[in-house]
Amino acid sequence: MPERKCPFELILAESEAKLIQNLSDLVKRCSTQALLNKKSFTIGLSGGSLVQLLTKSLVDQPLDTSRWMFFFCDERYVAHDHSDSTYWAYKTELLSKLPSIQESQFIKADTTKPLDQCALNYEEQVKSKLGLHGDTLPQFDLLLLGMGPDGHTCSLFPEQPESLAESSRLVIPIRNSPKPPPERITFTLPLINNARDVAFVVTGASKANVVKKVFVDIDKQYPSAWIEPINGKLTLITDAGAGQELKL
Ligand SMILES: O=C(O)[C@H](O)[C@@H](O)[C@H](O)[C@H](O)COP(=O)(O)O
Repeated sequence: MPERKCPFELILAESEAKLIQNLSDLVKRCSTQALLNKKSFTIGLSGGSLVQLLTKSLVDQPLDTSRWMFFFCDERYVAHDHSDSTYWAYKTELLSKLPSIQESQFIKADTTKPLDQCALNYEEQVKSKLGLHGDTLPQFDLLLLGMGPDGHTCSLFPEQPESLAESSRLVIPIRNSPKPPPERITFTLPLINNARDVAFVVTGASKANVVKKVFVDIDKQYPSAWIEPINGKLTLITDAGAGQELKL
């Protein structure tokens, strides 16, 4: 059985309500911890089903989000008001339901720039807003990741192993993405694995087998199996469907 070097917590929620409560508790823990000795809480968001789940986990919570800074672990290379934009998804879902959060708290990718410059510019935004901690890498307080049925996370896909091999750039452009739209930018492993907390939120029975392969077998053919914070904690929050092979 392959060994995972970082602390790992599995949360198998038997209902959506419990999954949302667990996600809320995790975000609260991370933000409280971060704001004890920093002026801001830096969180990276993924797209897809996480948009609604995170919104539900934050709505009606007595949380002071005024010092939270929201980044995107990956973003589609489309206009900010395009239905494919992850920023647009959070703007229409999260911001509409949590008006206390200001649009300026979302650190957007500048998709008006050419794709390569857009990735470079986003990396500069991450570096300038997070600063460099001790070593040369910026450190996020929390990254929330999804996982596709092919084991991709962010926009790191099995068909594009070169993106996993990236060892110096923190944000890279992606072309010909197997998941539409084809052009994106994405965090790379050095940045992701430097976070204090990384949490996957994975739901749905269709992902049960890849969840086992990634989180039990740590099968490195799947990009998600490469997520292992070097000085942080890894958490998997999953529902009964996606977690059904974990009980074996
Ligand atoms: O913008 C994206 O496409 C995401 O960042 C992507 O990595 C997503 O997290 C997974 O594809 C899982 O998506 P679901 O949770 O919707 O299955």
